[in-house]
This record gives sequence, C-alpha cells and structure tokens, in this order.
Amino acid sequence: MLKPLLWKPEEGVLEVLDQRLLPAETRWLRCDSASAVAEAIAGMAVRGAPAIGIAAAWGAVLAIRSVAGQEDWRQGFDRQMAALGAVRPTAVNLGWAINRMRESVAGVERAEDAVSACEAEAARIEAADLAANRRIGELGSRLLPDGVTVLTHCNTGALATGGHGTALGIIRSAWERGALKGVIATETRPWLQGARLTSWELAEDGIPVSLIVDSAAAALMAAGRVDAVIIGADRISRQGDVANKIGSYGLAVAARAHDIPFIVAAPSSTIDPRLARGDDIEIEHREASEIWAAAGLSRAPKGVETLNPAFDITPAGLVSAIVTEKGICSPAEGQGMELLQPSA
Ligand SMILES: CSC[C@H]1O[C@H](OP(=O)(O)O)[C@H](O)[C@@H]1O
Repeated sequence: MLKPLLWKPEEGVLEVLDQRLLPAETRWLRCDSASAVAEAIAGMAVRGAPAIGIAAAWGAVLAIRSVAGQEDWRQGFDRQMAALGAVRPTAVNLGWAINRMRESVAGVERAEDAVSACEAEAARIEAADLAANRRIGELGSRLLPDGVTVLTHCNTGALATGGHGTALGIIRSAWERGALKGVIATETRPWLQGARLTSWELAEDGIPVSLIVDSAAAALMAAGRVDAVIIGADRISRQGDVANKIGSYGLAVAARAHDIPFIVAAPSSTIDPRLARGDDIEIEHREASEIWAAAGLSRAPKGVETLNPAFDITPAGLVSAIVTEKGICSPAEGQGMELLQPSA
C-alpha cells in the first residue's frame, strides 16, 4: 500500500514522499529534526489533514530525541512543539496530534521514558488513522448505489492519510465491492492535488478516473453525469460545518441545486469539539505565485492583486452526510449530531 511517510527509528529520520514532485518524480526527503518536518508540512511536501497530523507526531519524536540529554528537556520539547504546531492553521489534525504528543509525556519524569512514550504514541496515531480509514471506507461505501459515478475534489487518498484514504477510502471500498462505475476528479487548482495526486493514485489502483477542470463540475452535475460528491475535510465544527480545500463550497452548492448527495469523509480526529461554528475556522492564505505559475509567471503583473485562500467552509445545511470511523451523521437533516459532540 502507498504510504507517504516512513519512520526509520534506527536512522532517526522520517522519510517523506515529496508530493510537490508527484507524479513526475518520486523523491523522498529525509527529515532528521522537528524543524525539518515543519518545513516539509509548510512547503506541502507532505499535505492532507491526517497525514499532516501523523508527520507532526513523528516530528515530536525527533524533537524529544533531540533534547533527551538536556536538564531542561521538557522546555526544549515544548518550544519545538509550539513551532511545529504553527505551520498550517486550518487542518485541526496538526494541533490535535501535537496535543496528543504533549499529553504522552505529561506524567513522565525521565527523558528516556519520554522518548519511549512519544514513539509509542506516534505509532498509535498512525495505526489508528489507517484503521479509521478502512472503517470509513466500509461505512461510506454502503451509502452508494451500484454503478455509481463519484465526483471528488483535491486528494484524500493514501497520500493524505496513514493509508487507504478518507473520501478515496470510500471510493476504494466501493470499487472493491463492485459498486463503483468510475470517478470524476477535479484538478483542484492551484496546487493540482486532483490532477497530480488523485488521478495518479486511482490509475495506479486500476480505478476508472476522468480528470476535469474545476469549473466543469457543475455542468457535469447538470448533465446527470454525477451520482454523488465525496470530499475530505480539514476541520469540522460541532454543528457540521466543514472546512476543506477551496472549491468544496461551490461543489456543495451545485450538488444541492441538482439534488446530488454531498458526502464528507473524515476520521473523528478532524472534528474540532471546541468549535461551535465553521465561521470561526482560520482559513490559510497561500502565496500568489501558486496561482500565477499556471500563467508562466512567478508573481502578479503590475497593478494586479491576488487572493489565494487554500480552504473554504461548507455550511452544515449543505452536507448530506459526514462519515467517520465512529458512524455517520447528516448535518443537513440534523440527524446523528451526537457523533460530532465532544463525548462521541
Ligand atoms: C484526507 S483530507 C485531505 C484534505 O487536505 C487537503 O488540503 P491540503 O492538500 O492543502 O493539505 C484537502 O483539503 C483535503 O480534503
């Protein structure tokens, strides 16, 4: 199975499959420090909410290893965790993983015990994500009728997670069940996660996939070519508002206009129990150069401003279902909302 992160304990490095170069080139970065992991996340060598959390967890192991011989190891660890947790604001999984790693050493006195505790916690986080994805795939694929064509946005596959994927996990499980006719993948400008990553992942698995420009999605829905829209998530509020890759909200509006199910797939670690409403989610804005690269320019022409929000918010009323490893709820119908509450 494709895995974007490989922990090498004997070498003391986290190997990161550099997704900025896929599918043209397969290159692995060797991250030997928490700051190197932070740089890989900030630069999107590793991306995807769950994968970011898993990378941060192994980054925390590198951090604790780097300070284990110091008297003030806990302060050193905390400083590195603060820096690592600040690199991308929207995906909740980053902060969630950092908190889990901090908690794993909270009651530990000796530094060497803290190293063991961190390594065990990072391994648990990674294994739990893969198990969650498989359960999401199993639960979510049952929502789909036989012969379904699914439209998906961005990349939510093995490259964005601990393996199998979230929305792509449902797609893979539906394909394994013989229920899937094919997939329509949006290119997902400007970073092209769909064109470069999703189409490649699905083709590698022999799953029929057609790539479209983002702006073709609504027309294909109007033409009856789409039976369901399935996307991932970066942060979900208690009422079911969903932060996800820019363009998700437009897909939800078009899906509602054509009475097409709009399904969100995410592990429960993507739910932010502190968040009542999606409006309070910080949206990451990225460099203008990401947009202008398609025009062969490294910056905007004189007199032209650029807006490059990397995420948007889909209100709960447009979300037909949220599929997690713990179950399914329907924010649009107000059903199963206990799944999104802190006690879930
Ligand atoms: C498995 S959810 C992945 C989620 O993360 C992506 O964002 P990015 O590629 O910028 O990290 C996108 O929002 C996906 O839905």
